Amino acid sequence: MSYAVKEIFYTLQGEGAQAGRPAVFCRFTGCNLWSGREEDRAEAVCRFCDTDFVGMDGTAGGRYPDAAALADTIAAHWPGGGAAPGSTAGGRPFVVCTGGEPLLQLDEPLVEALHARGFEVAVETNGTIAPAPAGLDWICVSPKAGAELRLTSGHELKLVIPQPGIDLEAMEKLDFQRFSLQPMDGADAERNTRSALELCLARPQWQLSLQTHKMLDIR
Ligand SMILES: C[S@@+](CC[C@H](N)C(=O)[O-])C[C@H]1O[C@@H](n2cnc3c(N)ncnc32)[C@H](O)[C@@H]1O
Ligand SMILES: Nc1nc2[nH]cc(C(=O)O)c2c(=O)[nH]1
Ligand code: SF4
Ligand SMILES: [Mg+2]
Repeated sequence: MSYAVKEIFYTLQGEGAQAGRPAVFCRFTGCNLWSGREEDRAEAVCRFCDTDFVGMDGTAGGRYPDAAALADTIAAHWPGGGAAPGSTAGGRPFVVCTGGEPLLQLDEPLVEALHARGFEVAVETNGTIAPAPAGLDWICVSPKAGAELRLTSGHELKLVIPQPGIDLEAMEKLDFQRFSLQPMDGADAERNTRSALELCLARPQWQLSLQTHKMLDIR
């Protein structure tokens, strides 16, 4: 299978349980909950997206013909070009597959090709596509109101709030190791941050996730 990629870059994971960890980001093109065009946003299922995932015109973006080609480019972004499988020298190579919606494209051959290059493989997904490919090391699901949640287990549930129509108590019963509340960025970011922190204090199953890359002004 070929892969349509918006951009590939090396930065710190900014959000969630692994915030602060160096990672190569692979942002796939396209999403099933929004076209990515501003003129469609008001009618989209997911209307608060902070990301440009249209086209293949970003850093190292393009159409990759197969898993080996994409995994080689991802590995080339890790300092030193990635490590031998099993090596821990310099920290385990870490890739975050995101988008757009990565599970429209991420498949088992790509996960295997990344593992073969020594990478731990994480995904950021809206949870509408299941099952996820086998072998993923970190599955972070971020449910969207109005979209059916099909991926109901994983490592981290990262809920953006506020989202009217999301049943918090139902979310708390799902099969995840870590529950994160992330304030919605945008016009009400400050108020949303306040509400998220108050909700964590009131319901301590949840931990606050701030988008630290925005504070640091990095990608
Ligand atoms: C751009 S999405 C891509 C991955 C996938 N489509 C998803 O929604 O999980 C990456 C993360 O950013 C979050 N996100 C998107 N827009 C946001 C916003 N305005 N404020 C806070 N988080 C946002 C998503 O919920 C998700 O956790
Ligand atoms: N630094 C950084 N961390 C992130 N965590 C999730 C991101 C995403 O857009 O999926 C993201 C991103 O775009 N940048
Ligand atoms: S599901 Fe994810 S990528 Fe798609 S529009 Fe929503 S936040 Fe953006
Ligand atoms: Mg982002």
